[in-house]
Amino acid sequence: MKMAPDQLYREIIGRERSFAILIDPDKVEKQEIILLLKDIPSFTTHLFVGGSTVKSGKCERVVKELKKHSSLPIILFPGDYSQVTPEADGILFLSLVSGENPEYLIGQQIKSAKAIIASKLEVISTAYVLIDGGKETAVQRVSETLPIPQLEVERIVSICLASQLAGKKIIYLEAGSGALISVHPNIIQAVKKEVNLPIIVGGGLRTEKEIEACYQAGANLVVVGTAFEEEFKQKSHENISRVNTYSNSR
Ligand SMILES: CC(C)=CCC/C(C)=C/CC/C(C)=C/CC/C(C)=C/COP(=O)(O)OP(=O)(O)O
Ligand SMILES: O=P(O)(O)OC[C@@H](O)CO
Ligand SMILES: [Mg+2]
Repeated sequence: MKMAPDQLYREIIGRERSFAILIDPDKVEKQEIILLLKDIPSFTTHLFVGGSTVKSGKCERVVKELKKHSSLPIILFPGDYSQVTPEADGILFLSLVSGENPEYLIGQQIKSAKAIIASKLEVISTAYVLIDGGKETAVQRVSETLPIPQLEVERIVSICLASQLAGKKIIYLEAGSGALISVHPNIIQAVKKEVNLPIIVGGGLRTEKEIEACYQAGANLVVVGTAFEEEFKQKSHENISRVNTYSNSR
């Protein structure tokens, strides 16, 4: 069946709550993927794949393996142009609009354009807004931009409004992977009220209560990476030590 060119986007707008697990290709081995997929929450609607620093070729290997074993849509969340992988379903075509580093406003986009056009990836033009998460995160380090303080709600709203005027299709409010403080619901609420675009929220979310607060405030899609990664690693360790205890006792 032929897909509409904006099918993923329409589904995100149409569904009340979407939930993505972020898989950072740098932190997962190909052979772990089947187990990892078994562990994702039942309400997961999307797999995001990407990282701030990913070794060449790793993103493609991970996407191909995920595709073999899952029917969830895979959306690239790329830290740079080398992560463009045609086997995914869509791509968040990010512009880091909270900073003024031309490389992350337009440079990486130029480098990736031909490969994206040549692919069948659905492109979701995304205004990516980095908000202070209480510690220096990989995005801040790699992009050499400063996050916006959480108290500067009006500045965040203006950035999102400018992004809407510039034709962006979705807003990503990001506290940074592993953030100590996630994006405050007041910020999500203010953006929801004033900006006519769907909202993705991620960074430092750990509990169902925190995730619920994001939806209540107006998030359309919530992303969790680190909390899931840690839980998965912990379980894998427990399994390995169980196997070791068993084999030692024989
Ligand atoms: C349009 C294309 C091809 C690329 C966009 C390039 C831009 C604008 C990137 C924005 C800045 C950036 C480095 C974003 C990375 C976003 C991301 C995938 C974060 C995931 O988490 P990590 O930052 O890898 O977290 P860890 O530190 O936990 O590994
Ligand atoms: O890893 P966490 O903190 O869940 O953050 C997810 C995502 O928003 C990071 O870019
Ligand atoms: Mg990473």
